[in-house]
Amino acid sequence: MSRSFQVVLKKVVDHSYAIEIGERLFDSLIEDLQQGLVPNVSKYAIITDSTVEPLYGRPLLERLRLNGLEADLFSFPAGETSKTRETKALLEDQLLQRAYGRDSCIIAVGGGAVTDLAGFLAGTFGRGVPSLNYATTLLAAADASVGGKTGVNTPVATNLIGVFHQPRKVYIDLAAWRTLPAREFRSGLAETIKHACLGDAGFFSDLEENLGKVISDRGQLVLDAGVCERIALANCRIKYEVVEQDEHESNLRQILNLGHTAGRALEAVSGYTLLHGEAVAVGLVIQAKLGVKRGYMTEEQAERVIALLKKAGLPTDIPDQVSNRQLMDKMYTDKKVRSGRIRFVFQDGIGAMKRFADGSYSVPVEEAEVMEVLEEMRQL
Ligand SMILES: NC(=O)c1ccc[n+]([C@@H]2O[C@H](COP(=O)([O-])OP(=O)(O)OC[C@H]3O[C@@H](n4cnc5c(N)ncnc54)[C@H](O)[C@@H]3O)[C@@H](O)[C@H]2O)c1
Ligand SMILES: O=C(O)C(=O)C[C@@H](O)[C@H](O)[C@H](O)COP(=O)(O)O
Ligand SMILES: [Zn+2]
Repeated sequence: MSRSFQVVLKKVVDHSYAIEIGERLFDSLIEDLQQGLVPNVSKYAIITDSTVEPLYGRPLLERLRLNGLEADLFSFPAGETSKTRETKALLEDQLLQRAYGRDSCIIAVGGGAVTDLAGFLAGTFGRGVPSLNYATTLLAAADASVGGKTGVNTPVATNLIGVFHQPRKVYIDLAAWRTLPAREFRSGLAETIKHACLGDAGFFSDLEENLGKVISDRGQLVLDAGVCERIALANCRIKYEVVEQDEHESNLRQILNLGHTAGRALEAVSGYTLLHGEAVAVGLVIQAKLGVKRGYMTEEQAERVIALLKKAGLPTDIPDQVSNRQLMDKMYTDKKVRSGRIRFVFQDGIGAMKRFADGSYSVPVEEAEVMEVLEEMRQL
């Protein structure tokens, strides 16, 4: 005879948090901490990378200490290839050696690689400690710092191991964009164009008209303050409105993966020689071309997407050194794969996403159909 019991867990946890957009937000962050934004914390661990460390990490550390807050800085080599379980383990050991425990708060200072890695660490350290994101790249401001997806890459593919762990607040420092290499800024523009494609036709037109005010035709950063602020605001709004409705990506949140079925496959197959946004740009093109064939977009709409990506100085072709077969095979590591079938999310024209008859925002696509588009792109 067996007996069974019900474990009732009705706790509703409010994960709401603020996003602050402005220039040089250290004062604001320190004021937040002093006013108890994150309660019951005795030590702050800044996690950053080797490039961001001297620019923003150390200056923040000094400011925290000057204000009587106990803090240390932990850094790892900059770049996507550091976003691994090994780096996470090294950082965890360093934190443990410095007696960081459950009364710690992690402050991620940097781009998306830092917020992904530090957020994952925060989500598992001591079974979960609070974290803050201080975004220093456009890509982190536009996308990675918001929404609580955290994780690391593995030799098989990107972001395969991670947790959902929402930050307690996100700080978007627009002044930090001024020290960004132009290529990194362009990478952030890819996620920006993605957001416009999936959620806001007006923002898409704004970008078509005003992109030249943030980046010149010759690829130099212009960074008009008004346009930068609009870009940050629009990105965050489009992203959080989706995350608010489907935090754990049971359906709607899949739309934020626009361009990523092929994009993240390409990023891995390129051996990370393509930046995340560069790979997503090519993924957006593949999605648009498939969408035209399926009747979800007109040729003209797809051309507008491709033209905007080009205007941003982003790649729109599959690199020669990557074969269609390699790219196709890697797409099977996508988290949207179900019953061994690759799924895509598609634009419904510009500024909206296709929802399918079964209510899902993603749909299975046969290999032959994807291959046809990949082959056509090689011939252009
Ligand atoms: N979690 C999510 O929702 C999400 C969304 C999109 C992308 N991502 C992830 O984000 C990562 C890409 O983000 P990223 O492009 O910000 O990468 P990144 O963190 O590697 O930053 C890019 C480069 O810029 C440098 N850098 C950062 N800020 C700087 C500054 N202000 N001045 C000068 N240099 C600076 C960094 O040291 C790094 O070399 C990828 O790992 C991707 O998978 C996550
Ligand atoms: O926040 C989301 O949801 C996204 O899909 C945003 C993407 O831009 C981001 O690259 C994300 O990390 C991709 O997630 P993955 O689960 O496809 O690896
Ligand atoms: Zn992305």
